[in-house]
Amino acid sequence: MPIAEYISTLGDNPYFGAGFGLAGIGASTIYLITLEVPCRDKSYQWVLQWITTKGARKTQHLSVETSFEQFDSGHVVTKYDFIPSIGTHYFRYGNAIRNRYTNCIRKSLRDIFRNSRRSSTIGNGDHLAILGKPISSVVLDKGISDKILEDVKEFINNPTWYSDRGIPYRWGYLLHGPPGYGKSSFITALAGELEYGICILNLSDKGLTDDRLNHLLSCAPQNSMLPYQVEKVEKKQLNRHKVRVYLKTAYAGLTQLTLSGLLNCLDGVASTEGRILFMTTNYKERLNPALIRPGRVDLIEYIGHCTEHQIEMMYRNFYKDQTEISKKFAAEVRSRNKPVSAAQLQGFFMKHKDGNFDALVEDIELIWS
Ligand SMILES: Nc1ncnc2c1ncn2[C@@H]1O[C@H](COP(=O)(O)OP(=O)(O)OP(=O)(O)O)[C@@H](O)[C@H]1O
Repeated sequence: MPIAEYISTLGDNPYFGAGFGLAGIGASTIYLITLEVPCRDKSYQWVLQWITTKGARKTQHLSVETSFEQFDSGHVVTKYDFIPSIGTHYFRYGNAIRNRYTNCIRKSLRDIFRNSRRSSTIGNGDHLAILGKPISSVVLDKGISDKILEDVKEFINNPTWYSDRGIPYRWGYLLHGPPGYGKSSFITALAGELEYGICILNLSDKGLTDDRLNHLLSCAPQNSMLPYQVEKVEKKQLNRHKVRVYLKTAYAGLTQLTLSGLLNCLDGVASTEGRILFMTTNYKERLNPALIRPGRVDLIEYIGHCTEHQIEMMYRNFYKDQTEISKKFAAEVRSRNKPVSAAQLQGFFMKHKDGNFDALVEDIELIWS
């Protein structure tokens, strides 16, 4: 069949009716795969957005899509995006579209889906698809970040180890230490690194009961991260489901949630298999031992005051290509003999965006003000 005929058959694909089609075409020998992305499929919006930004910029058939973006300040901006309109659109993807072999074309299609998901920021109901913060942007003391990342990956990649031994496939972490040292930021970045999404629940909701929490957790979307806050204790639960859920509660009276109800949700009968739980707290000593007993918490890590190494790395994250100066700055800070948090450093650097070293040293006391 001549190539023109192959291509013309694509025209029969409904582009937006129940989805749209993606096709890979071989060069000398013709291999053609059409892939329908139904509009109910989770990747539909990602791929559409990806095609819009990457593939179909030059198309002359456009539709408008209006959206509203709300910033933390409450300010709302209306955005008008132009997406490919109903019809057939062709686009190139790298060089792979010229590949001869169908498995290469399949790989290209898979790449398209991965890339579109990574670049998408589209929320779906109460879960967001992606997190932008790279794990390297959260500077913990040497080795901590890698240690936790390796540990989580080891857990994720070995489900059979648990099932073979009849052990519940769950894992828990406790990050503790003073406020503003990156416990929450690290968990967020870790979710991004593992390509987990975010889903937010508010445990401060006064109407939240043990039963309701149980129900909400059992309905948590696939591959999600579920963090908790319990009064002075914050617990972050990273579920194997790929969406992250923020849960905040004060079990001591503010809600109808009880400690025993919470414990049941964590590892009771209804508890999800394959769950990774992250708890964070500023006061480990105040935690009920039942909350952090082995089986609920398997790795405890202290995230403490910034070391010289962290100060240097924070400096380099803010002011690029300043390796030597970052060391000097770290020495200046340490010479004050005062504990410093990453949040304090961040606030200080934000007031000195130009990175003038002399000004930084002159104002250094402002870090603690
Ligand atoms: N280690 C770090 N590296 C980079 N930025 C950090 C780090 N720690 C904190 N920050 C910055 O400081 C802010 C507060 O950090 P974060 O909320 O993660 O701290 P926390 O330890 O979870 O605090 P809390 O115990 O109060 O919840 C964030 O905006 C983050 O950007």
